Amino acid sequence: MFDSRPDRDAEVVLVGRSNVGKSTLMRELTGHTFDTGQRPGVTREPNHYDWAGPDFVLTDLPGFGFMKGVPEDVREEIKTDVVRYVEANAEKILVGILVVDGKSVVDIIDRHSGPDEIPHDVEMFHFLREVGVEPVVAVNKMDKVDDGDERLDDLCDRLGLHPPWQQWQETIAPISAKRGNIDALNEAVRHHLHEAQRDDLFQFF
Ligand SMILES: Nc1nc2c(ncn2[C@@H]2O[C@H](COP(=O)(O)OP(=O)(O)OP(=O)(O)O)[C@@H](O)[C@H]2O)c(=O)[nH]1
Repeated sequence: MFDSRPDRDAEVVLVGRSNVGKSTLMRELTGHTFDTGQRPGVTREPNHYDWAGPDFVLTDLPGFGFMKGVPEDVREEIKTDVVRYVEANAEKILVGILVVDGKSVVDIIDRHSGPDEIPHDVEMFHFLREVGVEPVVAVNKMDKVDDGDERLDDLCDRLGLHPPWQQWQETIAPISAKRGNIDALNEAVRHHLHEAQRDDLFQFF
């Protein structure tokens, strides 16, 4: 199980399969340099960063799913730790950014859909909702995708969101972290943070 988190009121977490570009995205969001690319699965503990002010924490959780050279049981442990962390802190986590690889996500989902199997990304998306954390899907590596709209519509369909994707812009954010093109994600996250603040106010007024 992970160590304790910094004591902050609000948190945004990043989750995603290994190698989808989480570290690259963290670098874009925070300006810090992270260990990217070389060794999949290097992040085993949550990394916490202040974001948009001292009362805000952005947490990078370990990548889960297939990692070359990492045994199945270890991969399962990592995923369980991620799920437990989110569950334990769900009350303070306002947004869960699920990072996926836009080029491969639909194929991977389709390959792992079956009577006894739920693909990691689909499972994570629904899990976040179940524990009351707003999911925002950061569809990364869009620079590698030619038929963007079609791909995003397919992804919506797999997540149970009625296409066209354009009506889900608070949930589906196409980005290219490597190119520094993450406006759609910032917009979506900001939207949910404003909503959450409004909810807080409703408690008092
Ligand atoms: N084309 C393209 N490649 C990207 C983009 N973002 C990340 N990558 C590449 O994808 C690979 C994985 O990126 P990382 O940021 O290390 O991925 P990660 O999800 O942190 O990986 P783990 O450490 O395994 O969890 C690297 O080769 C990146 O350069 C993007 O927007 N477009």
